[in-house]
Amino acid sequence: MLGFIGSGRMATALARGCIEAKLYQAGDVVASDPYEPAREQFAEQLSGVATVEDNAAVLQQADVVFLAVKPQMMDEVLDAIAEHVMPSHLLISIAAGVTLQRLASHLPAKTRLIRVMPNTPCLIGRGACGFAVGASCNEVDSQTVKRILGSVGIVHEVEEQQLDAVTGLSGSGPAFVYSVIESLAAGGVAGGLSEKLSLELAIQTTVGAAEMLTATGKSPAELRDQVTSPGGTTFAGLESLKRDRGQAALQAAVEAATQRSVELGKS
Ligand SMILES: NC(=O)C1=CN([C@@H]2O[C@H](COP(=O)(O)OP(=O)(O)OC[C@H]3O[C@@H](n4cnc5c(N)ncnc54)[C@H](O)[C@@H]3O)[C@@H](O)[C@H]2O)C=CC1
Ligand SMILES: O=C(O)[C@@H]1CCC=N1
Repeated sequence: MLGFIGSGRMATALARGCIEAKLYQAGDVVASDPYEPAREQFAEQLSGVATVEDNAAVLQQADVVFLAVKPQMMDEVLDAIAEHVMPSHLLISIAAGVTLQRLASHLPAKTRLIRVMPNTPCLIGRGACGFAVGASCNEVDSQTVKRILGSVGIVHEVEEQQLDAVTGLSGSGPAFVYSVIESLAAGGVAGGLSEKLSLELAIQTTVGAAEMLTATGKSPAELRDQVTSPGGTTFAGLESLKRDRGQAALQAAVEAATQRSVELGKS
């Protein structure tokens, strides 16, 4: 069975992705959460899954268990479940910044631990995930996590230190992309389009541009050049973006999120 400790947004996204990909049946998924509305929402969104109040009950039922609580809650949760963790368990943390070493320090020696950074598009099978395995894991554990995350998007194994950058880029990245889409749409509204039409055009433009990258294999710079006529409209827009340091601001956002992940690891 597949378990989740913490049945919030990310647990819901991962569980739904796994169920829709037919990797697990809803009846083989169990999640715990002390907060009743969170349990209700999880069960409402994923018909057929089980929810429980007690975290230990998840460990009694599931061998593969996601730790899906906020980083600030993790130590307390691990201390409370430690006595129920068995050699049969594979624990997979999705908490931003929380290192394998910190996780292990609250658990029995040799606990099989994996640290993952997923993102919310896992909900629709378009996730981008990175993971690093702990010292006590075996090859099958890596395959297990690849299979689960692979069912909800792309997945890459990385060095643990690189997970902070994965967090800043693809973990937090959807929020940055939504901000970009909001700004594109606002530009359309400023030019006289309705909010509805602007948002629709902004979404389709973003999806289309992203899919052009995967479909053609060309670089962002090459594809940008194809849009830009000398002295034309795109050129004028790009000059404005440059003046306002738009691209630098986005890069700085990824770096700030990465840095926050590093800090969370130290706290
Ligand atoms: N939201 C996102 O885009 C992403 C979040 N993450 C990570 O996923 C983790 C969860 O984040 P979200 O799902 O966004 O938060 P959330 O707040 O939606 O979910 C956390 C859940 O943990 C529950 N909880 C609190 N105390 C608990 C306890 N003692 N035992 C069991 N459950 C408890 C809460 O009631 C809540 O339902 C975080 O560590 C975050 O860093 C990772 C990648 C992306
Ligand atoms: O904002 C956060 O801390 C979480 C981790 C990555 C995305 N959301």
